[in-house]
Amino acid sequence: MATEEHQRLANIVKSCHESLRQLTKLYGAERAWQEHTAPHNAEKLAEYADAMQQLAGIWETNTSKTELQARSRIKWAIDYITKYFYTEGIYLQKRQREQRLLASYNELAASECAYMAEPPDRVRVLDVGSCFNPFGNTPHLEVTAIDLCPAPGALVLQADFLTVGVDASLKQPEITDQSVKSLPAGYYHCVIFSLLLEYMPSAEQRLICCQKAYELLGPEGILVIITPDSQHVGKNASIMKNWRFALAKLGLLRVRFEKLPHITCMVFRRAISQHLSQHWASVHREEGICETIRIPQDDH
Ligand SMILES: C[S@@+](CC[C@H](N)C(=O)[O-])C[C@H]1O[C@@H](n2cnc3c(N)ncnc32)[C@H](O)[C@@H]1O
Repeated sequence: MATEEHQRLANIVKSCHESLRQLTKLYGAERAWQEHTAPHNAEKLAEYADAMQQLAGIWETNTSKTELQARSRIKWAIDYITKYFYTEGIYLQKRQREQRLLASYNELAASECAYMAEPPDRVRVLDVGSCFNPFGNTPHLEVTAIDLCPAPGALVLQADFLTVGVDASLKQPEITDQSVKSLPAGYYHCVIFSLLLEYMPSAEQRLICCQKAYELLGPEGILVIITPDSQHVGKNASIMKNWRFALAKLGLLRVRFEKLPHITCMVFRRAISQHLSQHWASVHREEGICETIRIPQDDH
């Protein structure tokens, strides 16, 4: 693939992010988001989705080192999910660790705990901001893929995760004309945010997404977050501490953190007890720590 074409596609993606950032500066995040997702911007979003899909095609076929790194986020997530539920039974190790922690906090002795009964035959995955459904062909994953604007021809349903309903009475997603109205609470074993959070212009919107992920996960389910980061590991350490703290307050404990050359990959698990995870947060509260999902771009 000619690097010129690659550059053109990358520019389409960048300019979409840039225009949302400019709108946010002008109108604030809420109104900017309304403008961004309004019908008059549909063509731009479709162009973005097409570019992302074509870039993914390049990543699949190109064996140069940088392209492999870009592709590696999908592989990283699939590998961890497989180890967590099946090959290494990580969920059991984490459960035992939480049980020990719980026993060490006298004040939490009466907390109710919820456990996953057995590892599922197929892991129910919600891929938010899926675009071209990169996880769709994995045999042991049963994927619900959603996006603001699905890529052409991809098996992806339309939904804005910020406004989609979460309903405890549902047994499966409620779908009308390829668009998701509501998702079933507690239904998923895994929610994936791969390059999703930084798309949204405000820390509050990102926190809403994390809260929804918590509600959608069943006991001991996992939230996989992949975020772009080309800096060395220490550069964004305080931001990452805030994420960890904010998610623990919601009921999600971090179980994996790995910095790769251009991304940071993290996994948070729905703790056996929300009290435990919130207690962990209060014990680890330190000066300056905030319950926020900020990103470096928020400061520019
Ligand atoms: C950078 S792309 C990532 C695509 C894919 N997950 C990957 O890792 O290659 C971000 C995607 O998130 C989608 N997105 C952003 N905010 C969203 C929201 N609130 N609800 C649903 N999709 C959203 C965008 O439309 C875009 O397709």
